[in-house]
Amino acid sequence: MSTTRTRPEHEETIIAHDDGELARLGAELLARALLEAVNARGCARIALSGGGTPGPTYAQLATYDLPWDVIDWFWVDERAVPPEHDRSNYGAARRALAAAPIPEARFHRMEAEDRDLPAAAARYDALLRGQFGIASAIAFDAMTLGIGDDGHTASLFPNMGTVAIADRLVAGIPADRTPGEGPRMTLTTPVIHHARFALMIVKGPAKRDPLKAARSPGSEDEVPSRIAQGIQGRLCWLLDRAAAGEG
Ligand SMILES: O=C1O[C@H](COP(=O)(O)O)[C@@H](O)[C@H](O)[C@H]1O
Repeated sequence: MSTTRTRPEHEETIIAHDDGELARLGAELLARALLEAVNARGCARIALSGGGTPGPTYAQLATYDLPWDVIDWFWVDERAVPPEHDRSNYGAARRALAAAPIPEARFHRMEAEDRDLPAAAARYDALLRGQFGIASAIAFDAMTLGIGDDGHTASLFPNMGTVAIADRLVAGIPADRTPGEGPRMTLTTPVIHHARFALMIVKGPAKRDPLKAARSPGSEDEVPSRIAQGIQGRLCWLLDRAAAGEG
């Protein structure tokens, strides 16, 4: 996949007044992107980030009346834990989405707990290629992203060289490249760049400086969340007032 660095064709910032509004707006934006895809192509594919921020947005999304049987769910990144573990990005999203009648076969989890992480990442890479057809067409209709306190996004951590991985759709990230976090699996920068719609959800006062760094020019290796600046589709920064510096 090419990683042409252009500005997003459309970028907006929305500042929510409270947690409830943040979740409602996030769900509305995701639902709209999924419906647009279904109307245009008959199906939709979404990739979900984890962490503590997006759960309420997923729970709101689950209350929508969407064509659930034609929407496929993938993950942006995952920790090396089984699905029932409380740190599992997959598990957290499944719990948040529990109210939606999504067929089991539509969930595609990253098996990052596999002791052979490179093999598990290669399987997810092959799954994506199979689902999307050809590599150049791998453009998620919707993707959620977040920013860690250290500036990471997905499982691409600062100063580890992993933002530059471009020969794969999916990478296993060994523990020595995820400071203190253990092994991870992640979509790579080119896949993130090709999202048709990316929702970057950023919440809380601890994210104020990381957010500023993510939106400023500079090294992507130092601040991996800067890769959001290279997203080709629509990019929405959905912030709460504290992250936006208003609280
Ligand atoms: O480790 C992770 O953290 C980021 C940020 O999560 P947040 O809860 O601090 O917003 C997340 O986007 C990523 O998926 C997750 O694995």
